[in-house]
Amino acid sequence: MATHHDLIIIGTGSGNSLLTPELDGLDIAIVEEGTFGGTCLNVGCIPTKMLVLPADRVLESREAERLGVHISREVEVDWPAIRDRIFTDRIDQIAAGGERYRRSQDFVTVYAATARFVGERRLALSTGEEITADRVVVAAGSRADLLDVDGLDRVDPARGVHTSDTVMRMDELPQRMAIIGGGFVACEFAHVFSSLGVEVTQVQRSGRLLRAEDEAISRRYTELARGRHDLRLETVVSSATRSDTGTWTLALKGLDGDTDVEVDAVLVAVGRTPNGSRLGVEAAGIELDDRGVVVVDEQQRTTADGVWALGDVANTWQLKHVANHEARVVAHNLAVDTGRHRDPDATPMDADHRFVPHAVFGHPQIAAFGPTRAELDEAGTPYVSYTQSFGDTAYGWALEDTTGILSVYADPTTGLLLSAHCMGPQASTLIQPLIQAASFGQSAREVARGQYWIHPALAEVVENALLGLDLPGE
Ligand SMILES: Cc1cc2nc3c(=O)[nH]c(=O)nc-3n(C[C@H](O)[C@H](O)[C@H](O)COP(=O)(O)OP(=O)(O)OC[C@H]3O[C@@H](n4cnc5c(N)ncnc54)[C@H](O)[C@@H]3O)c2cc1C
Ligand SMILES: NC(=O)c1ccc[n+]([C@@H]2O[C@H](COP(=O)([O-])OP(=O)(O)OC[C@H]3O[C@@H](n4cnc5c(N)ncnc54)[C@H](O)[C@@H]3O)[C@@H](O)[C@H]2O)c1
Repeated sequence: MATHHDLIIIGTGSGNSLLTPELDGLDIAIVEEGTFGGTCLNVGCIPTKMLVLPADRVLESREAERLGVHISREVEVDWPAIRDRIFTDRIDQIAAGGERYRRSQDFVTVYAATARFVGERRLALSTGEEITADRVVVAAGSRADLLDVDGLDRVDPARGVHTSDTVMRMDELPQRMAIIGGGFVACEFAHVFSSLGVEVTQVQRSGRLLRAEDEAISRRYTELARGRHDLRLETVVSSATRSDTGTWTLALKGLDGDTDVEVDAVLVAVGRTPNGSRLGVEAAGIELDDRGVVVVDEQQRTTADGVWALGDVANTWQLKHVANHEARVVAHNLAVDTGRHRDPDATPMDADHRFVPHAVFGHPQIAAFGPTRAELDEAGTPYVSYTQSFGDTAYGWALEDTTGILSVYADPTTGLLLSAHCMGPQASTLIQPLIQAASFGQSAREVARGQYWIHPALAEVVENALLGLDLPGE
């Protein structure tokens, strides 16, 4: 006999935030196979950024020399203290508290189990139970990919083989680490571990790091990374062998021909696969696209009646702020669908994916939204652009910055922003007024001249970039 609920939510990452006060009192089941709170809290955004901060501090202590500050003592890194501040003192408590709270709500049933669809809105759990519901939300996220190379095809922390799920909890820092990949995860961890004193070799299949960024930024970042650690471009791992003493020898094939690299740990960071296919969604009439992403409409409805999906399982951005936005859309639409919305006239809402930004918390930071120059060219979109160097602004002088840039792209007729691409200190914060301008349809001129810009703050980079655009009436 299956247990019936009003609503089943699969996944406690962004899925956990669906339980708005309007849904209080429905009989809700929430199924989680891993740690309560999902990727962002436990193994993603939050712990990585808490790790980036001490890494930045180490680099800043070196960069202080240029400002006339000489630090006479060697900078020491206390890895257990860094790790425990993040996990023992904060993350693990938040995750446990979140689960305790949900379990304390009498209208919520938490199932600690792996769910799999066996029919329409019918799930078999790894505990042997079966559950059904009037409505289901699939918020099952994505998982880290491994390599199709013997030894690196499964996570094995005890043998020094990691993904982002395990690498942040290592007992001690290895002396040498290979990081495979050149995307967000690989670049952030290459910054973290090289700053903390690990000898990093980064192996990237293509010719640049962060290839999806505006080309000027991807090239600059690649050059900066090359100056900081061993970087092998257009290179892949062809085999991996582990000695009795625990050293890994990776055979590399690439630009430098066939080479070997010896390391004590390997971090595989070559992308993430959405979890839809693991859920057996076809049994429930839920379609996947050719990349395995759950197909949803603008209201986050899947192809099956009464089933919504959100987050990494249902989009290709794989970003927490996108999952959060989609969760707000689904929560609203569930409230409307169940007749519980506080406004009786409320209608279902659409997700807004017009200007999805992202940031890479490397050193320097990168942040962007909208098409790159190459994408605008390829689409034949008319644009004007301007690139402002951080070093040509007052605060850039204070920072002695030599590498930061902000490129803005705007419609030549209306002056509305099409995209912005930034690399430099605080890029993730600096870009926000541009995201706001694009989202609210404010023109570059309006934003630049319609408000004060604090002098001599770093935000003058944004003001100057906007003023640099060659727009009519300027
Ligand atoms: C190292 C790293 C750093 C990141 N940094 C950033 C960042 O700085 N900024 C940013 O925007 N994004 C970042 N991300 C991406 C971000 O973490 C994800 O986009 C976001 O967490 C996805 O949320 P979600 O709710 O879709 O999935 P998740 O949070 O992954 O939640 C899905 C949950 O479903 C559970 N689950 C899966 N299958 C089943 C099943 N069959 N049965 C039961 N439960 C199941 C999982 O255990 C998981 O808890 C990072 C990701 C990683 C890996
Ligand atoms: N700051 C952030 O917002 C943040 C941080 C981390 C992760 N994330 C999210 O997590 C997702 C996954 O990140 P990711 O970095 O794992 O994936 P990714 O898709 O961004 O990058 C994968 C990288 O691995 C390389 N690669 C693939 N196969 C390879 C191989 N066999 N050998 C060498 N290199 C290989 C690719 O060229 C690419 O550079 C991202 O899409 C991102 O949205 C976001």
